[in-house]
Amino acid sequence: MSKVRIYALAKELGVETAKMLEILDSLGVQYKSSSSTLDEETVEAIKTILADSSSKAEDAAPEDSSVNASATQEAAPEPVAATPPVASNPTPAPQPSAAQSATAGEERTLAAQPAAVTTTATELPHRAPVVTIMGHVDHGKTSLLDYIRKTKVAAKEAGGITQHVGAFEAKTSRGKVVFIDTPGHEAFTTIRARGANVADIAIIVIAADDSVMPQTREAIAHAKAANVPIIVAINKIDLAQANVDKVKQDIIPLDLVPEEFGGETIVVGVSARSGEGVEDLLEMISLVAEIADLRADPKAALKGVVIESRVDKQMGVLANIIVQEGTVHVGDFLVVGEKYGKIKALTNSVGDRIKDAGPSTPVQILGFSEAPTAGDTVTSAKNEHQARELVAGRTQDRRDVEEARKGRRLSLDDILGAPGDVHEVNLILRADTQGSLEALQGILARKSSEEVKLTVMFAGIGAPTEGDVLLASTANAEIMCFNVTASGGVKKAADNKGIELKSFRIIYELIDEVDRLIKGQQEPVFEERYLGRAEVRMVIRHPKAGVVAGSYVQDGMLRRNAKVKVTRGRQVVYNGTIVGLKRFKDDVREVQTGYECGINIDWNDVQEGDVIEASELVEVTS
Ligand SMILES: Nc1nc2c(ncn2[C@@H]2O[C@H](COP(=O)(O)OP(=O)(O)OP(=O)(O)O)[C@@H](O)[C@H]2O)c(=O)[nH]1
Repeated sequence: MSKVRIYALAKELGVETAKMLEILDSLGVQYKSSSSTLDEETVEAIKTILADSSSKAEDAAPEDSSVNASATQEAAPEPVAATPPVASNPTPAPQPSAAQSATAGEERTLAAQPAAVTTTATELPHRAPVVTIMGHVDHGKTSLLDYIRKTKVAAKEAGGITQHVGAFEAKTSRGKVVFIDTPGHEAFTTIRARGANVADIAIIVIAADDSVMPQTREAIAHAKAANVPIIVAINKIDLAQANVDKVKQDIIPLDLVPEEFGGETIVVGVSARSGEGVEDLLEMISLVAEIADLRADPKAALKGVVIESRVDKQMGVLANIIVQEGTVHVGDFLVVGEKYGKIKALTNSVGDRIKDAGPSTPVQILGFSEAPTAGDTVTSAKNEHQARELVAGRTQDRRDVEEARKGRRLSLDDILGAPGDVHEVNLILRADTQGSLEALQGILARKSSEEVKLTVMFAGIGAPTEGDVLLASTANAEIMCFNVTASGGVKKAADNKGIELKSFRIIYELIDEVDRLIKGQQEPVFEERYLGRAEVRMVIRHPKAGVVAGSYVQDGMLRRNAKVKVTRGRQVVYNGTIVGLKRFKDDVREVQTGYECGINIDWNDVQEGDVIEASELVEVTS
C-alpha cells in the first residue's frame, strides 16, 4: 500500500480531519500538517483504534472508562463531499487544536499499544469560517465573490434580493462559509488595526495570465502578519493565456510552496467566469476550517466586530457586524467603541428580519445613533445604565493611553519584554528597483541573532502605500524607504498612526539604522564596576536600624544602594546592598576615602575587621 495523506484517510474513514489529528497525537505520531503522509503501519493502527472505539461505543457499558464519552459522541462522522479534492493540498499550519496542544512537548514516537482515543477538545459547537479575499487589482476578487454569491446563496423567494450586510453566507456541501464582502488587504488590515481579527482564512486571488503582482505580495504580507491560513486561488484559468504552472512557481519565493512541490500551501485553479474550480475552493476552505477547529459559544458574552457602517437617509445608522461569540438579540444594548445603542432591528444577509444571531453570522443592526468604525468590537450590556458605564470606562481608558503616549512612547518593558525573550524587529522595505531590494534583503538576512529576530514583513518596489502604513501599525513594523519617497497622503496616514517613514539614499545608512534598531532591542549588558572599600571598626546594634557597621573608607568611595561584598580574612562571607549610609547622625548618599561612616548592609553578622567592598552595575554601551 502506498503512503496516504492524513486528510485523505480522514475522508476515507469518515472522520473529521481534526479528529484524525487527535488520534495521531494520541499515538505519538509526528506530522507537519494534514497533508503529511502516513505509513501503512500507522494507517493500520488508526483503523484498529477507530474500530475499537466504535465497538466500545456500541456496547458502551457505563463502567467502561477506557473510551472517553465525548470521543464516542464525536465518532459520528460529518458528511463529506463525494468529490475528492482536485488541487489536493492542505494547509498552512492552523492553530493547534486543544487536543494537539495538550500533547505538545511530549515525545511523539509511535506508541506501542494504541491508547484509547480521548477527546480533550472542548465541546463547544463548531462555527462557520469567515473568509476574506485579497489580491492584486483586476485579478478577479469581486468576480469570484459575485460568482459564489450568485451560486451559493439561497435566493429569497421570488422578487427577494440579497441584502448588503458586509458579508454573506455561502452554503456548501460541507457547511456554511462566511465571505466578507469588501475584498482587499487594506480593508482587512483596517479592521486588524483596531485590534480585531475577523477573518479565519485568507484567499489570495492571483490571475493566471498575470501571475504575482505588487499587490499580491502586499496581500500575502498582510495575511501572514495576521497569522491567517492562506489559500491561493489561481483565477482566470479559462483564458487561453492562463499559465497556472508559472503562478505556482512564482509563489514559491513568497514562502507559499504548493503541496505538489513538497510544500503545504493549498492552491486551487478557478474561473470566476465559468465557475470551474469554485467547488474545490469551497471544499478546501472547509478543510482548512475543519482543521482549525473553529468553535464558539453561542451562550457566551457577546463579542462581534463591525465590518462597515453607513448612514441611510431613511433608516438612519446601519452597522454591519459579524458575531464572533455569544448571541445578539433585538432589544439588546450594544456598546461599540465609545458609543452605545439599543437594537431596533436585525437583518441577516438574505434580507430577512431576524430576532437573534449567533457566532459567525453577519448581521445588519439598526439602533445606533452614530456610525461605528470598521474594526470596532461590539459587546453587549445588561441595560442602558451599564452601557453608559462601559462607554465612560472606555473613554477614560482612551484618555489614559493618549496621556501615556504624550510621555515616553515606549517603556523599557515594551522594548525588552521579559528577559530571555527573543526580541523582534519587523521591517517593511520599499526600494526603487528589484536590484536594490535584493541587495538590502541579502544584507539584512544575516542580521538576525539569537537575541533579535529580524523579519522583513514585506519588500516592495515603489513608494510606500497606505497599506504599508496600516501593516506597520498593526505588526509593529518600521518602514524603511530606499530611493523612494512617500506621497503626501501616505505621509499623513503615517503621521496619524505615529509611524515614521524613514528614507535613505545610501544603502549603508539604511543598514546602520537597522543596526540601531537591533541594538535597541538587545538586552543591555551590565558590567560590575568597583567603587571603593571600607574596613569595619565597630559594630553598633541600633534598636531601629538594626546592625550598623561603623567603618572607615580606605579606598574609593561608598554609595547608598551599591552592591557590597563582605570579606573576612580571605573569605567572602556576605553579598548584599548598602541599604543605609550615615555620617554621624545624617543620612548621606556617599562617603569618600578617609572618612568614617555607619554602613547598614541589612546583615546582622557583620564583625569588626570585616572589609566591605562596594561596586555598582554600569550599562556597557558598545
Ligand atoms: N476570463 C476571465 N475573466 C475574469 C475572471 N475573473 C474576473 N475576470 C475579469 O477580470 C476583470 C477584473 O475582475 P474584478 O473581479 O473586477 O477584479 P478585482 O480583483 O475585484 O478588481 P479590483 O476590485 O479593481 O481590485 C473583469 O473584467 C472581470 O470580468 C475569470 O475567471 N476569467
